[in-house]
Amino acid sequence: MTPEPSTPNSAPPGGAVPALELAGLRREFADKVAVDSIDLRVPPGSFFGLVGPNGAGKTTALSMAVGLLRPSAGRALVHGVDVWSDPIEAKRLLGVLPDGLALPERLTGGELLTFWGRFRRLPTQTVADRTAELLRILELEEAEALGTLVGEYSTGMRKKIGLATALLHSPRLLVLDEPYEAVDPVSARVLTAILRRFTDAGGSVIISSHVMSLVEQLCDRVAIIARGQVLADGTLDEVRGGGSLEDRFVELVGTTDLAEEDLAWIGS
Ligand SMILES: Nc1ncnc2c1ncn2[C@@H]1O[C@H](COP(=O)(O)OP(=O)(O)OP(=O)(O)O)[C@@H](O)[C@H]1O
Repeated sequence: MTPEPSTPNSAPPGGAVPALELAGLRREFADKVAVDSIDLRVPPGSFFGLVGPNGAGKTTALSMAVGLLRPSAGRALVHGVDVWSDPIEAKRLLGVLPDGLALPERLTGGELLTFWGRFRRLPTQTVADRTAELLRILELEEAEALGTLVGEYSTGMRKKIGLATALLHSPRLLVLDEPYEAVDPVSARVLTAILRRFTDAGGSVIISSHVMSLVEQLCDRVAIIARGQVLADGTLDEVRGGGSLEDRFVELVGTTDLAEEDLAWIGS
């Protein structure tokens, strides 16, 4: 059954229109329920962390939230704009770093950003200026000078150019699936500085991550999801409730302990 849709532009108690609102969002793959009618609200200006074990439904939920995967039921609203009924306006507001981003392999990073900026209908000079700045800040300038193609980029470099494409049109909400994965510590600091500047300027950021310490360091709001359901959602302090986020995560999600006889053949 399709859940009752929430009212677009409905304001949370005492707050503005959410940067992202998921209402009864659900997705099945054959018999498998990957995301089980979840409701989430991300207030504007938040740095929001979505955490959960492997296969919890994070990528599926975020893909539906940004218009990359059609939900079986429910709605996703970006600043009150329905991602599925008004995709053009929603995508203007959104910058996305999807999981397993497919990039044009035969372009350099600079060519990719130029192409992307034109596709986004940004003025030519704006594209040129922002491209040069993003390549410099993300330390991709040298690769660009060498004519390195995106197909030759390392995994971390691909993340960085993906982030640059997400930022180029100056969106209001960034949705980043595992942005720190495979990124070296120096680049991670740059990435954090960029994201903090983005939220300081009033933007909202949603990241998914498995690294609890990173989420604790960065995020002011967190949701823990497992088996397609939201198990906890709120401010970082509300969710971790006096302990660490990792403790709370393990408490809610559970652990698989290794019995004495498990994997007895290892090292034999
Ligand atoms: N295209 C698909 N076809 C079939 N099943 C899928 C598909 N995409 C995801 N699933 C299933 O949906 C569930 C949720 O997957 P999802 O990728 O959203 O999890 P995740 O939380 O992002 O996991 P991870 O942390 O490992 O990246 C998993 O059981 C997965 O096997």
